[in-house]
Amino acid sequence: MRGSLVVGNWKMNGSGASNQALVTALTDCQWSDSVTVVLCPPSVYLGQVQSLIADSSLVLGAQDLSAHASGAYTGDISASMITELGCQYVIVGHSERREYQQESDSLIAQKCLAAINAGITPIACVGETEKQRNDGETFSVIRRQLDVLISTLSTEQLEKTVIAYEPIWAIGTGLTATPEQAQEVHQKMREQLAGSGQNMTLLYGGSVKADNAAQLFSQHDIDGALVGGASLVAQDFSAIASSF
Ligand SMILES: O=C[C@H](O)COP(=O)(O)O
Repeated sequence: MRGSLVVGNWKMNGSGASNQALVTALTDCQWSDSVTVVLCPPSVYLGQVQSLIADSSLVLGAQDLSAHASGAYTGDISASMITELGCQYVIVGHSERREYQQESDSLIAQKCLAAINAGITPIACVGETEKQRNDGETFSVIRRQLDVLISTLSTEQLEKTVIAYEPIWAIGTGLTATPEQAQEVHQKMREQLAGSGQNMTLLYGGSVKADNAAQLFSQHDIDGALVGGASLVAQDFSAIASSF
């Protein structure tokens, strides 16, 4: 279902003490009831963060999951395991995993299925490199990445999926896509998702900060953000969540 969503991807950051300070500060912050705010800590801290957010409106998410249900997959974490820890969302196909773990579009689609079958909402990431954008390939890259999801998931499953458009050149660089550039891609994605697109939540990610969030969120097809660096600072993340 389409709705306002702000997701903090802590990536490989945090410690017991810093998590406690960050989450405690966030539980004191306020934003509109219509916005869902999700924290995605590293998996070893999911239990800790689950306890810290227990009496708040904050929601828990994981940064990845296995496409397999169980078995001999050393280091993997299954959908049922993260469900047991209270996760309602899971990020899949982040460009860092596509690059460093060579994750393919088809593996990412399988991970989406594993999440959906466990009742977890997958946040599937797509996005182009700087070279692909400069070569005019942005829309063909996104189209190819989305096509695999569209052909693997049923309409009902697709509508349970969140898509995050993250131009790789904007991640952690301080270079944000302009609201117009981001809107253009979101509009094309919604068109490609056809009937399902109108019911789906589409996020933008890539150097989202307190001072650019409102402009991004004012775009017709942008429903929220997948936030990296700024999600590690309570005041900044809260300001982003309050930007609707
Ligand atoms: O998952 C989050 C994105 O990679 C964006 O990261 P960033 O906000 O640090 O650019």
